[in-house]
Amino acid sequence: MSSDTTSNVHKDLSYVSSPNLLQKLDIYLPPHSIPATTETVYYPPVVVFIHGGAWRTGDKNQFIKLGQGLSHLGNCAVAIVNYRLTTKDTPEIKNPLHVQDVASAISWISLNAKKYGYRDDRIYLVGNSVGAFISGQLILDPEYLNSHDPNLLAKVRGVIGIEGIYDLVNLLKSYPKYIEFVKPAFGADEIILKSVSPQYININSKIPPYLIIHSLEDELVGIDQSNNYFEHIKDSGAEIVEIETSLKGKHEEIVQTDELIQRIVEFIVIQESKEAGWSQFVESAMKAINFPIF
Ligand SMILES: N[C@@H](CC(=O)c1ccccc1NC=O)C(=O)O
Repeated sequence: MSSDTTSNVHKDLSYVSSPNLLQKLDIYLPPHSIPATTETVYYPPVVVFIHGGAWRTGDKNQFIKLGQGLSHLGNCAVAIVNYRLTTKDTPEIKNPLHVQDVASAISWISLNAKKYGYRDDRIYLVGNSVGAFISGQLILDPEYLNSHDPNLLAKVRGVIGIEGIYDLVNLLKSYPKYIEFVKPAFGADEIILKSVSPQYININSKIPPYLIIHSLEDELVGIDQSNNYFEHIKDSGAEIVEIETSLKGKHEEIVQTDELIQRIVEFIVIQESKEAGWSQFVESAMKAINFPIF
């Protein structure tokens, strides 16, 4: 990977008008800046990264390496998002505020595309752990994004879930002790836990290309979460859905690996080359990851 760390980073951008400390995001731009006069069709896509941490921990600053690595290798923009958390000091922050914050962030990211030089209509969501839960909520329950703009959901061109939680009922059956973070964020009513879990959300709208990544070495979240969700997405009519279980690492390790960055870029490049036609972005990103045609 490039050792050039002079990424063009914009930190702590507020994505709502009266922001809480956590309603902020960082944007990493690719090393080669794009002239402002360039037609927006040649701008790169933007990856939105949603961290995990059981709805009570986690921060965008843990993913500086990912932001730099992904923007360099993929030659794309990367937005790493914070959202309000359920903590001892903030017990009033509960579902759906986490996912609503991320929806606000995505709306802001799309609206500010021109200013930073990425496409407003080619958005990829990457969610880690409960960030994968949040990205599932956003995709399967169109209300979150529709409340900002009815055209926003269609601008999401792909989704990647990494070491995801998708089913709170099954999670608590496997790990009863996780009630310690599920209850503060969602309550303990099984009917509610089911209704909010992506595993049980049924929709008719089109599901974007979906990649589900789960390491066999994950010691905190079992692979049945990803296997069952994969089946659910397929049954819901998704045309492109893949599951990847060959990446190695424990729950919190995999997201810090170069192999993960490589796999994310591979997925995005494939979608971009199909849907956007040939572009500078696709060509340079393909070269960077030694895509087979070169
Ligand atoms: N570090 C977290 C634990 C955590 O993130 C976690 C623990 C078990 C299963 C999933 C987890 N994170 C998912 O976002 C905490 O102690 O709050």
